[in-house]
Amino acid sequence: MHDMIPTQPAQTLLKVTDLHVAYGKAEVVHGASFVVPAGRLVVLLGRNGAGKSTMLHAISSLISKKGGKIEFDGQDITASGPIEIVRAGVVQVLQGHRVFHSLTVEDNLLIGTFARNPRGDRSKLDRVYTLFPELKEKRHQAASRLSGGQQQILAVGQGIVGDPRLLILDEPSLGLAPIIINRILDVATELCREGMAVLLVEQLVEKALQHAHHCYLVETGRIAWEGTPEELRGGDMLHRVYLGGG
Ligand SMILES: Nc1ncnc2c1ncn2[C@@H]1O[C@H](COP(=O)(O)OP(=O)(O)OP(=O)(O)O)[C@@H](O)[C@H]1O
Repeated sequence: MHDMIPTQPAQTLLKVTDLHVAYGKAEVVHGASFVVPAGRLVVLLGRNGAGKSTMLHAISSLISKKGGKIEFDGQDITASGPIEIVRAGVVQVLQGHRVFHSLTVEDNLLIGTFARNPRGDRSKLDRVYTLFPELKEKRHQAASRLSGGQQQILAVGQGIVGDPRLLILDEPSLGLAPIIINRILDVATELCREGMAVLLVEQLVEKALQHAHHCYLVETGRIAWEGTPEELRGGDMLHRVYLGGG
């Protein structure tokens, strides 16, 4: 829950301006603009196929952009490649991300540290073990022995050990019991208190609203509305999140 909203205006960490993305000739993101400040959890809401994952992939440079500008901490990263973007501090946990089943939990986490540090960095593992004690308990077990929910937590842990300044989570609850999203979003909230920014796409709207500081409603590749969770609940926009369209 966002009882710790800082009173000072937060510094903008990620700034997306007039983003256009196409698959072949089909443009699916038509000029989206949004910001993610440091220390805040920002959620993109909208029906399936609205373009949310595409926007996330464009930020991480996993797909090419047709137009627009992406700035991170004041630097123009529009033309940067995926590795440069990770090194700048933007780490994305992909939708339905699968961990390496035959490796131990600890080795899966170590892999997550290589993105920013080619030698790996074990020191980040303790932080994840503190946040997710269930991973510490099972650190020497093969990841295949974890439940589906624990594997998703491990995938998020792989993102956190990369020491991001902006952590991007694409539907972390996908296919899992709702309790898992509570664990993950509670941790995301704690990381925000420490200054990390989180950009979340999540279909469990209520869960997302309980943790978000700010929301953007995505409709057919455009930002149709933005505001706080309170404004979203208080107005007539919430049904559009569930039902889509006006
Ligand atoms: N690889 C692809 N090739 C072609 N079209 C795609 C591809 N990936 C997504 N699309 C299309 O782009 C549009 C936006 O999809 P996207 O996955 O970004 O939406 P979303 O809001 O994240 O939905 P979901 O919650 O289902 O992931 C949809 O019409 C989708 O069919």
